[in-house]
Order: sequence, then structure tokens, then C-alpha cells
Amino acid sequence: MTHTPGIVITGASGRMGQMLMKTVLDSDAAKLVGAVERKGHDWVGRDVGEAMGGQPVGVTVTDDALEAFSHAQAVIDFTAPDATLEFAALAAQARCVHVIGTTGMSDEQIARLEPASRHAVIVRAGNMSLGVNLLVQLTKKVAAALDEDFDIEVIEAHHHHKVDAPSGTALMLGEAAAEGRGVDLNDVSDRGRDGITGARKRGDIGFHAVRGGDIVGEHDVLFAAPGERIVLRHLATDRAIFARGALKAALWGQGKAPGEYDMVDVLGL
Ligand SMILES: NC(=O)C1=CN([C@@H]2O[C@H](COP(=O)(O)OP(=O)(O)OC[C@H]3O[C@@H](n4cnc5c(N)ncnc54)[C@H](OP(=O)(O)O)[C@@H]3O)[C@@H](O)[C@H]2O)C=CC1
Ligand SMILES: O=C(O)C1=N[C@H](C(=O)O)C[C@H](O)C1
Repeated sequence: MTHTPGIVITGASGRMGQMLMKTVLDSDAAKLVGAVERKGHDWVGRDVGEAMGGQPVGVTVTDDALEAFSHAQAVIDFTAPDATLEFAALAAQARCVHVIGTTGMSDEQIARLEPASRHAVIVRAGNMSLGVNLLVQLTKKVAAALDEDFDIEVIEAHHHHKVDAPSGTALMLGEAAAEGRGVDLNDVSDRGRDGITGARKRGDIGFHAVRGGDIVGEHDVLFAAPGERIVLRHLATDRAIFARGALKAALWGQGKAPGEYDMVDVLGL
């Protein structure tokens, strides 16, 4: 008999939390065993299906993350950096696979995931969709094929609720471009120009963030040279693509050795 992994969703009431819940409830490969919200949230104590405006699903929203994780095989976490660091310690304690979609983490915060990854599998990516992870590979290839006559700019657009910039995806694409070029992104990153900036510095990788309305997520990588331009583009029109990727990661992580992984590992790209 095959074992169906139990999944807990953190940030249950969020845009991604609700999408993740629906994706797990619709899946035959996993079962929803927990939904976590912060202390004092008005969903705590309610059936999560009813809280989302539908039928009961038999899962009560809790603010006790460790208790919820102790009944699960994986935690899918699209919340905020501080919350994700707390959940990483608890998921490791419960030996759950921790799938992290949270963006906006500093290098120092990312480094603080390391102790948890010694005890449990962590899969973290700024974008869980197949399309973006393919675009990351293409960006690396194109950047490796072109010289610095081609200026690289990463332009992203998101809904007006988004709190971090550049997006996690834009940073993944920038890292890929830098890697393709054989440079360190920290040395060439130029974020959001304003004022008398002087002429563009050869070799820089620029980042620009647009925020408006209900844009799900759009990313362009522009390679601009005298006389020609290449644009690599991904348009997300449905958050389901991120939730499907996250569930795939939660299933992929079962039985893997503790450590830090990303969607390139999961998708075998
Ligand atoms: N990797 C990927 O593929 C994707 C990543 N994301 C990322 O996922 C994250 C969430 O996005 P989105 O769903 O749009 O955001 P929302 O603001 O809609 O949801 C975030 C959820 O996390 C909860 N949360 C925040 N801080 C805490 C905390 N300290 N303890 C417990 N719960 C907390 C919020 O609760 P409350 O309302 O009470 O604050 C809310 O339920 C962002 O970082 C975003 O960039 C989004 C889409 C795809
Ligand atoms: O906040 C969002 O919505 C998204 N965040 C991720 C990011 O920062 O790149 C992924 C996706 O673009 C949606």
C-alpha cells in the first residue's frame, strides 16, 4: 500500500495559502492534515473549508504550528521571512519536508535556515512554477552566449499588495544571468534607477519593479545591444501554477536526505 503524505499549509488565509489548500484538497497524491494561522487570527478554531467560504473539510485552523506539523509529512509555507524562519525550526523538529515559497528573505535570513536543513529537507524557490524555472535555465544559457555588448535588465510586475522588491523571481533570473556571465550578482546589480544616475555601467544587471492592480506575476529578461534586443518573458495568469509546483516539491522531498534543495532539483532541469 502506498502512503499518502499529510500536508500542513501555513498562512492559511493568504492568497497563496488558500490556493495551496485547494490544490492539496483536489489532489489524490496528498492529504490536507493541518492549516496554520497566527495567534489571534479570526480563522483560528474554524474549519478551513468553511473559513474559505465553502463546505467543511474536517481540518480546523490552528495557531499551534508544532502540534500541526507533528501529524504531517510536509509543510508548505508561503508567508513572510520571520514566520518562515520560525516554521523552519519547527518543521525540522517534526522531521517534515519544508517547502518554502516565501520571498524577500535577506542573505542573513537564508543562512539561518542551515541548522534546520541538517535535520530535514528544505525546498526553497522564489518561484515554484515550471515555466519560470525553465526561463531561469534559458537566461543562464543566453547570458553565457552573449558578451557585455548586451545590457541585461530584469523587469517584473506584480499586484499592489506585494511587499518585497525586486521579486524573488527577478532575483533568481538576475542570479542566473550573472552565473551565465561568470560574475557575482552583488558586484553588478543596479536596482531601480532614479535621478541623475550617469550613463549605464557596462556589465551591470538592472532590476525594475512595477506594482499595480491584480497582476499575478510577470517577468522579462531583456538583453539589449546596439541594433537588436532579445526578450525572455514569463507571464503568470493563475496562482495555481505556484501551488502545483509546491505540492510537487512536497511529494518529491519525501525520503530525500536532509539538506537544502530548489525547484531545479525537483523538476530535474
Ligand atoms: N515561490 C513562489 O512560487 C511564490 C511565492 N510567493 C510568496 O509567498 C508569500 C505570500 O504571498 P501571498 O500569499 O500573496 O501573501 P498574503 O499576504 O496573501 O499571505 C501571507 C500569509 O502569511 C501569514 N503570515 C505572515 N506573517 C506571519 C507570521 N509571522 N506568522 C504566521 N503567519 C504569518 C499572513 O497572515 P496575516 O494575514 O495574519 O498577516 C497571511 O495569511 C510572499 O513572500 C510571496 O512573494 C507568492 C507566490 C508564488
Ligand atoms: O508575491 C507574489 O505574488 C509572487 N511572488 C513571487 C516572487 O516574488 O517572485 C513569485 C510570483 O511572481 C508571485
